[in-house]
Amino acid sequence: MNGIELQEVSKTFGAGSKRVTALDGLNLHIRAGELTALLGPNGAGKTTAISLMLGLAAPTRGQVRVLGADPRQDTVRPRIGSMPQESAIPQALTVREAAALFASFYPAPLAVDEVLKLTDLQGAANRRAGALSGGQKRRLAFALAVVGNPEILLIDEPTTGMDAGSRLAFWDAMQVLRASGRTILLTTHYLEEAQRSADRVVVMNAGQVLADGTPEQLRAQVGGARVQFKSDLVLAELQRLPGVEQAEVDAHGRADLRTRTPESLLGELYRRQSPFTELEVSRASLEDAFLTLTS
Ligand SMILES: Nc1ncnc2c1ncn2[C@@H]1O[C@H](COP(=O)(O)OP(=O)(O)OP(=O)(O)O)[C@@H](O)[C@H]1O
Repeated sequence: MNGIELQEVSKTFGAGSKRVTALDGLNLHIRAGELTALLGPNGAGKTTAISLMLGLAAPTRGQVRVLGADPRQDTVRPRIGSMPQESAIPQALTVREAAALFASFYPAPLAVDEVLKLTDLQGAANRRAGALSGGQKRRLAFALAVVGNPEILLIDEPTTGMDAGSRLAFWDAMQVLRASGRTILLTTHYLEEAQRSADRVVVMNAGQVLADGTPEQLRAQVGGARVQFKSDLVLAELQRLPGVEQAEVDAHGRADLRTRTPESLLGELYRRQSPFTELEVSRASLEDAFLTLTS
């Protein structure tokens, strides 16, 4: 099965001085059967990329292929499920009716009850969409994305507005869908979630791919460790410690250092015998990788 392929894709909006380049020669391959998380700061082009994959817009330049074909073709669209950031759900329908309506648009949908169970909406099945809480509305949007039994799922910021319990349930459902062989692309600003659940992480900025790899590979790119402690060393002294790549110090004298060689840094601190307290050494997180890449 083919995944998603974007080759040298550019997308501009507006003209003249108002022209905005949302995607700028983007090359992206989303492999079939994988869960890929697309990260990037606001305005990086994530939603624009998804709208091209959904066939809602055409690229200004370049080529978009989904399941080996142009996503604007009628044969491809029913095989893609999408959960946009904001979805227009018929407010007067109950949850079950909305799911059944959407199921009726597809040739081989999933059973409505199965989907309500997967999205943790069984208890709200007879409530009108207009009367749902914010988190329940997101879960209904998720149910509507899934009910058509799509091979490809494109999900824009799924967990925004969900409480901690709903987020956990959402990620459990994602794992079930992934295990059934679907190709899933989702955008998120929750880096820990991407780190835990995605096979692959793509970081975008200014309409291009900055980095692409497993969460582990991205962490390895920023390298090593984060070392924090309290001392009376000033920033210039901290920057001169061995192997320090990045240094910050706050008003309380708490140093926050990035290094690939924490052992030699700590060795030097002990040698100097300058007092330091509240030592913490941790591995670089995906958040560190993200900030380094996009700063
Ligand atoms: N229809 C449009 N008309 C004009 N400009 C647009 C349009 N859609 C997107 N843009 C611009 O394109 C750029 C990329 O926007 P996009 O929504 O794809 O980013 P994003 O990465 O999804 O951001 P966010 O994390 O805030 O959702 C932004 O500068 C945005 O203002």
